[in-house]
Amino acid sequence: MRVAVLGGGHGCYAAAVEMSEMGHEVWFWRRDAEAFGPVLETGAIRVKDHKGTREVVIAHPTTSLEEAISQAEVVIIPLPATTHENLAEACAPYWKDGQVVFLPPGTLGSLVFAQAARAAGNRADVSFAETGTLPYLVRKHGPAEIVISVYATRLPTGVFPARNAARAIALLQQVYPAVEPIEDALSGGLMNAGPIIHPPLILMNAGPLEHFPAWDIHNEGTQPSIRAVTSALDAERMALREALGYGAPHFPLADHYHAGPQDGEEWMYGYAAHEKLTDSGDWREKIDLQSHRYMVEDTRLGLSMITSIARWAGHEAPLASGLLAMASAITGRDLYAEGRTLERLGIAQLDRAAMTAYLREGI
Ligand SMILES: NC(=O)C1=CN([C@@H]2O[C@H](COP(=O)(O)OP(=O)(O)OC[C@H]3O[C@@H](n4cnc5c(N)ncnc54)[C@H](OP(=O)(O)O)[C@@H]3O)[C@@H](O)[C@H]2O)C=CC1
Ligand SMILES: CC(C)(CO)C(=O)C(=O)O
Repeated sequence: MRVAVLGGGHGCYAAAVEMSEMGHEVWFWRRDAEAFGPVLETGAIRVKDHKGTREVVIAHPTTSLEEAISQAEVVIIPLPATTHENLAEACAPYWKDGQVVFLPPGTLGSLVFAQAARAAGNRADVSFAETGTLPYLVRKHGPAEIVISVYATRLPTGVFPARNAARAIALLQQVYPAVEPIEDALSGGLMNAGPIIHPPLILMNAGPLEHFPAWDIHNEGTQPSIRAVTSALDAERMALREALGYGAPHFPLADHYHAGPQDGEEWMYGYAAHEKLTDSGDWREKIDLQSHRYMVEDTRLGLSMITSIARWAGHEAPLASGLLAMASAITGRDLYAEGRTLERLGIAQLDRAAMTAYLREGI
């Protein structure tokens, strides 16, 4: 299949590698041409994973966004949600009928991309799909070198508009067999694990993060009282999903910590993912609480999304809104006002029936 991967992050390099190794013809676009230099020059990325270390050839690294999008049947955008508004505007003129765009993970980015296309006057019938996490645990180890610690085994995915779901999911399963269909994009947004795992980890580890030169929030930073808050926040997310009529499995974050089938269900990254992550040492880092994506993406956009959906549904989400208030105090910003809210998406006035129709039929 002809696949485009957009972006220059850890996950984008991993997607370009995996898609190429699966035999797809890949157009790989990155904004920063200088940083992209080594891949543009050699046409290859070095990858290390459970199968060993190797060079993977990428068919078409390109600095032309138009070229990448116009060639592709499926476009994968594995970028932080902080990039969505800007990138959605840049992509808007280029979408074509029938294309499927995959946002792993989403934070309701599917609505942002669809709205930007309409605002630019593009009426193409494009499907925007979003899932609960990145299909990889991955970090760059050089300008054209990545280490993939884990590949996702389950990717619950909702499509906007949901009327296109059957075709979109069938195409996506050709690139990611782990994709599992769920109801719609709002259900997809409420699968995102980032806003559940990261805000308690960074806010409750704020002292050591600011004091020590490096700190692993997943190792020494994951202690019983922090896990208790994460589980309570996740319970809010799952109760909200239930209140909105979305079915199980809700992919409880607690399952992420399962070492094997003896512990219970398999989560999105399969069993023992937490151990593989901490063993890799790649998550021992300096996290700046003002600028890191755990704050500006998962907390600002992710927790504001959950808080806003809860308000809209007349539901309580005290931990989501409380953690967001703490984060606003730390950053000195109003993170709800800056957030990915239904108000800012222009759909907070819809009642339940109108929201269902919007999610199904699109704009
Ligand atoms: N990495 C991981 O293991 C995991 C990540 N996730 C999630 O997956 C997503 C991707 O994470 P990750 O790969 O780590 O992200 P990165 O932090 O590595 O992505 C940063 C990249 O975003 C690009 N970017 C920034 N702004 C724009 C823009 N306006 N237009 C185009 N590109 C832009 C930059 O590209 P450039 O340098 O070219 O400007 C930069 O390289 C996030 O949502 C994250 O929360 C979830 C689980 C695990
Ligand atoms: C690995 C994981 C799940 C936890 O931090 C992640 O989301 C990330 O690194 O962004």
